[in-house]
Amino acid sequence: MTKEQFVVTATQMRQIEARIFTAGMPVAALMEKVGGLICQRLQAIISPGKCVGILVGPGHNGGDALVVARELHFRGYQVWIYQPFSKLKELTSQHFQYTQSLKIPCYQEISQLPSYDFLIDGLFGFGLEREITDSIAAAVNYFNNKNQPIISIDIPSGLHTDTGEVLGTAIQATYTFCLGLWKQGLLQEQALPYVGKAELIDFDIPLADIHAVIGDIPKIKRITQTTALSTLPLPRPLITHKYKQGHLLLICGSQRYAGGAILTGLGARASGVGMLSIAVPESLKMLLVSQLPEALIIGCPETETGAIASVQLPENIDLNSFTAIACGPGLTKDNISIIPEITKCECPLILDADALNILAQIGTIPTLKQRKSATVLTPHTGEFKRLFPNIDHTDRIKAIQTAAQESGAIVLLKGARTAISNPQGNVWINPESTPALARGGSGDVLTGLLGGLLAQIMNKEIFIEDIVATAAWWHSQAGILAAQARTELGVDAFTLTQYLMPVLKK
Ligand SMILES: NC(=O)C1=CN([C@@H]2O[C@H](COP(=O)(O)OP(=O)(O)OC[C@H]3O[C@@H](n4cnc5c(N)ncnc54)[C@H](O)[C@@H]3O)[C@@H](O)[C@H]2O)[C@@H](O)CC1
Ligand SMILES: [K+]
Repeated sequence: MTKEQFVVTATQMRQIEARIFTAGMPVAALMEKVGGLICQRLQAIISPGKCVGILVGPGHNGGDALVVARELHFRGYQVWIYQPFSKLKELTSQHFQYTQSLKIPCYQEISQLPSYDFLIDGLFGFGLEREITDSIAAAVNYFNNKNQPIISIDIPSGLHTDTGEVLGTAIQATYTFCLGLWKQGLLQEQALPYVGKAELIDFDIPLADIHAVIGDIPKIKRITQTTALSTLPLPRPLITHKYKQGHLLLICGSQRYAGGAILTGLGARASGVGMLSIAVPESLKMLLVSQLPEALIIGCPETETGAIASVQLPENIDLNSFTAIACGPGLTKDNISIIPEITKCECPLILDADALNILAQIGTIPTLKQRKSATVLTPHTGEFKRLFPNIDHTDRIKAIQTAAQESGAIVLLKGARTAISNPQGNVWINPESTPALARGGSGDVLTGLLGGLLAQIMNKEIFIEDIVATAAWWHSQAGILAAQARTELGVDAFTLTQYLMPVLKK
């Protein structure tokens, strides 16, 4: 595993740090090393001679900032310090004393502060334990309103290290240099407006210490390109045939929402699945054939309103003939009997969109308890609340862990930081996405893509949640690529399907 995959809480980071110090690494030496690494990165961003304000807190986050202040001073930057605290931790206090002997200007009041080009935020790191209040809160708000770039050390001051919640107020960083290991709070959706562009500053924490604290198989992992690519069905075996490359059944679409079926089909097409069957209302059959000529389109009997009345498969196949089934996009809630019918299948099943709304209506947990094989639920926040009305979703990671544990399903909660949990509470977080994907139909593409990947992992020793994570990564990377080429306004769901393949070719 690479360091980029690990995610830690404040308590875990403290335990890891304690092991390193007990093993003999001096605290001051580690702070010096970290400060040096931060400076290297800063020098790549800030040109020499610029004026840099340094915000110094009472703990070791402030200590890091003071090492940075000293180094930038010697490298020819114009540095000043804002340090409003009466009591500092010992090591921080020593560094502060030295910066004062160097005559680096220091201020306690924001009204006295000179202008600046960049700000380094070393007020609080993972030691923040209560709300920021009074004059410190006023200072944080003052700096945010200045609209000058801010670089936060470890985590933007004011964010809860685990939940990403704002405690009172928080620095809105332009960059966050996370130290050593990714803090969970930085990957929570609510932290997003504060984090800016985040990167990891690796300061060589021994793997043995990481595993000793978070276990051999960490509970919470960050999806990276490497983890995602490693589960793709590539390369294909030299000798194979279409049924060996998975057979996916999509159940989707209605007269009202015909496009959802097409987009789901196009998402599945991009997955490379060997065989694709799509069950739609009879009246949509020719439309689907024209859009997806390679797929087997199954026309189903319709309700009066143009929804699927029942899934009528061709002779000699049944629901268990498929290696995966995905159901929901464009379905409508007109026929709720379809969900109890489909949940009987013994292959992995993805439920999305209206399939989730029906599931919530007929009872999420009792329905899923009867499932004999894996179920993947892919709700956005609104659908999640309907499915699991009793689960508090302030901490999205905790929320999906609880939902997955209670339902026995793998839960993918969509959002700016899509996260996936299996029933044992093992979580994947997708750390990169784009608001360009906030458009109708983009979820349908994900369902098809995920279905196609899931259908292909049969007989392979890959966990289903790992393939779900790969689909989430692939989908968001396609969004990012499309937005780069066409702006954030140019990523309609059809266009998105056209950018899936280029992600892999890149
Ligand atoms: N974990 C590691 O291995 C390393 C950690 N380092 C730095 O150390 C930081 C953690 O240091 P600390 O544990 O000293 O914690 P912090 O520097 O985050 O802050 C803790 C201090 O702030 C005070 N405080 C907390 N909440 C407050 C509030 N709302 N208002 C006013 N005061 C408040 C506390 O009483 C304490 O004095 C990391 O974020 C990182 O920057 C680095 O120096 C080197 C390596
Ligand atoms: K900070």
